[in-house]
Amino acid sequence: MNKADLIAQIKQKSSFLCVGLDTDLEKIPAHLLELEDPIFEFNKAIIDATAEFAVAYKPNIAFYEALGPKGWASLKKTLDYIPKEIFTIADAKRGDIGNTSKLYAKAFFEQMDFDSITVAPYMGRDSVEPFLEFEDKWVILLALTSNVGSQDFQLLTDKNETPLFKNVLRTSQNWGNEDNLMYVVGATRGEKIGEVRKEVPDHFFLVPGVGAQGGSLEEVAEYGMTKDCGLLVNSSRGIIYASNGKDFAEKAQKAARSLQKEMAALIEKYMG
Ligand SMILES: O=C(O)c1cc(=O)[nH]c(=O)n1[C@@H]1O[C@H](COP(=O)(O)O)[C@@H](O)[C@H]1O
Repeated sequence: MNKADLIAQIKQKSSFLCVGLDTDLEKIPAHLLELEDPIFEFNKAIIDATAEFAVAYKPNIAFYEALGPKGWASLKKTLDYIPKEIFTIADAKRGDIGNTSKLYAKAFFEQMDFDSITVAPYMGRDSVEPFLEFEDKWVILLALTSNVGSQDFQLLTDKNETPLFKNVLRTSQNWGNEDNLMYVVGATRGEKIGEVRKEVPDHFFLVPGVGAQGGSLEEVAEYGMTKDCGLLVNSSRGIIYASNGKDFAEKAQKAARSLQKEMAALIEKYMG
């Protein structure tokens, strides 16, 4: 998917919501476990219930890989079920020497036809570039993550007092451009999101961390929104596990609708 189509969808739905499909057999409603493919059945019901409010879906690959070949089959069925106009993110956090990254790219862009993949920047330019060679496909590079451990390296400063995450942004923005490169910025990072925005004024951000991790949507918009929105805000557990009863899809819909309503107001406030 290209940037213009993504922006058009955001405007049409008044939403920048990404629903995270972190589907866990231990957390889905018990009645689904009797079905042949409980993971797919759960995802299908969540997609049916939330597609009108979501502009992106992000299956976290770990939840599927953990189940072996069956998990990969559920993932493929899920991806094929997502409506074509909705942006898809393989949250796989890959990155290796170029020769290997090329094969990761084929796995997620050719075998699976995802629109984008999350990539770790640690191994540098040649580990990221193979993912950027596919037309209308995107790299979403980790910049400033939402977890506590992001302090261990990402916030460490060099001799010029520049934190590592800024060096990642400064160096990597020339590897791609605003049409094929986004950045992961955690919603839990408050005004630091504004510092990231200063470094990369026009790139889209994938912002996980609202909902279960407690990040503020209002702050994300205040510090991160651009004239084109520039944000995809993810919530996984806060939506998909809003209930673990028979009403799980209905409650997920309610949670997605409520986030979308807040997003519509923020779009009006900052883009309108
Ligand atoms: O790349 C990610 O999506 C990601 C980066 C980050 O900094 N923090 C983060 O939580 N994530 C992912 O975003 C999702 C957050 O899930 P919830 O906390 O349940 O909304 C998980 O799939 C995480 O792996």
